[in-house]
Amino acid sequence: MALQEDYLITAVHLVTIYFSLVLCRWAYRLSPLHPLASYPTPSRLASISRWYEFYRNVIQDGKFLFEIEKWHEEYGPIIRIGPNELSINDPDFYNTLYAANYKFAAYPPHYGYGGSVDVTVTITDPVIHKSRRAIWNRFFSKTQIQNLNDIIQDNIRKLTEVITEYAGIQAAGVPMSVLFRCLTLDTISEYAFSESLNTLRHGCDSPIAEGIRRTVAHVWLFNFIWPFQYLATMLPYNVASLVIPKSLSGLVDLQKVVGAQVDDVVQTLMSPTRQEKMRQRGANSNQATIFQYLLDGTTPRLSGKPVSALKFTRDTLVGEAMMLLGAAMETTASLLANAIYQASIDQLIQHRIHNELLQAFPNKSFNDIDPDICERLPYLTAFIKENLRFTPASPGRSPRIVPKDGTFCGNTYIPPDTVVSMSIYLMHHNATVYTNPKVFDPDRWLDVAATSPQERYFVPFSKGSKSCFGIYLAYAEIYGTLAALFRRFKFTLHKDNQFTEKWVDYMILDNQADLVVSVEEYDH
Ligand code: HEM
Repeated sequence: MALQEDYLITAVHLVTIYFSLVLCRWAYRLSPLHPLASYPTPSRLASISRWYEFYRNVIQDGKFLFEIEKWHEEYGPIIRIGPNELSINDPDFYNTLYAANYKFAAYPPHYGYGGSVDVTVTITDPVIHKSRRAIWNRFFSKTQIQNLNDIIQDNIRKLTEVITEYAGIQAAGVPMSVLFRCLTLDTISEYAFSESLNTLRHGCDSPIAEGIRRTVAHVWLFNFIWPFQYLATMLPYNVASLVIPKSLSGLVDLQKVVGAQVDDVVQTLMSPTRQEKMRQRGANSNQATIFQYLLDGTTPRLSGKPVSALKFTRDTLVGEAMMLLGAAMETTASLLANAIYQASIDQLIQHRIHNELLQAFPNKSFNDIDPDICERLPYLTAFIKENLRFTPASPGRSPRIVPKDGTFCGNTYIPPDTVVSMSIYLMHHNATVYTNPKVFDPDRWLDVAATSPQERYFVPFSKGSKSCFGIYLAYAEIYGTLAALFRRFKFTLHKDNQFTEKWVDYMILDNQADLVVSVEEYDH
């Protein structure tokens, strides 16, 4: 009995000490002694603890970014938004913060999402990140993406066929968000795995797409409650699915289906017949798809030991595959859905795009749509840029750490080790750069000088060492898809549509509802 009392007293002491330390830390963060004490502080709660961000992003579902926007309007371009974090809304500082030399290191807690596995997007160590990025840069260069044109066009053709089938069913709404996810998933899977998941042909029923969607919905929770990530990614599937609540099991399920896909690809690509074919083809990595390159010339050992020529373990391969499929599917699909939505609610805009395409491609035949010509069409280009400005697929904060010498934003000194973030959404909605930023207006991009502020501060794919390497693939898919669709179909919102202009920040932009449209096919 006495022993139990001793334990109880010790436990009470430990809890008291813990909470006293927490209170001391909070008091220090609010005191004039803190290095960020002199910066405008819109919320004392946010300055005390990152749990305020948790409340806004997890409990209130991706809303922190919009609150930061309001704070900037009231308190100016440099504000304190966390215990050790400043948010900056000064476009001139963007190139300094997101430079190509890793001077400002990425802030690990923000990029930790994805679990314990070393996956490019989660890597914050400059040396390791640089070597991993070299692989992706090689596969996603402009030339490589041009070589991919047949695959991209083939999938867009399948998309138009599926839409035509829907259009033939009277009064049926076309689930555009779902179809765009299939389109982007089919393209990236074919490039990554040498074989498309072919979801457009299989009624869009894809556990991988489903797993990605469910993972994205809980991205902030996984970001904050790191043990969930570890459990989801480290434990065997059977154990993880018992431990993690069903509603949060998207990441666990995604890991399982992508893992099975990767195993399958490894087995197929490593089969002697396949290897022989590759040898005959010269096994030139310029022609190879991504996993062919990763696995080239090795014998697979699927037991946690390296399975690839680059000494990747199976976990790393699965992690990278999840990253690639997720980043390529959600971003471009969301951009395309928002573009079709904007054209559906403004028929004048849609009419102008269609007419421009009609002149460029008088023949409705799909084969005549030349990607190079599309990229030179002024109004289509303006429309695409306005979509990337208005609803940037990756809108939120990308936090970096100030190096040991500190830095200046204009005349304001920022001390070393401060976490500093800027956001693409705030860049693109800055009223000093874009007139009426809350109005969707493609015309703002016509006849504008390349050196103008609105061009210089247009950063939908970010800048610097951790910027998007999928930029050329994204542009090829966006131009190709929108040209093919607006040349052929007229879109209006369907009566069942719930998709609106409103969105939340799940690290990627999420409209919360799927776009459903009615479609009419032009006769010629
Ligand atoms: C409209 C389409 C897209 C937009 C607007 C977009 C935007 C971005 C942005 C802004 C970042 C930087 C995020 C940060 O620093 O926190 C990023 C990173 C990334 N993007 Fe994209 N992206 C798009 C499409 C794609 C595609 C098609 C791929 C697939 C190849 C892709 C793969 C990635 C990856 C893997 C990263 C992380 C890079 C790293 O950490 O080194 N993205 N993207």
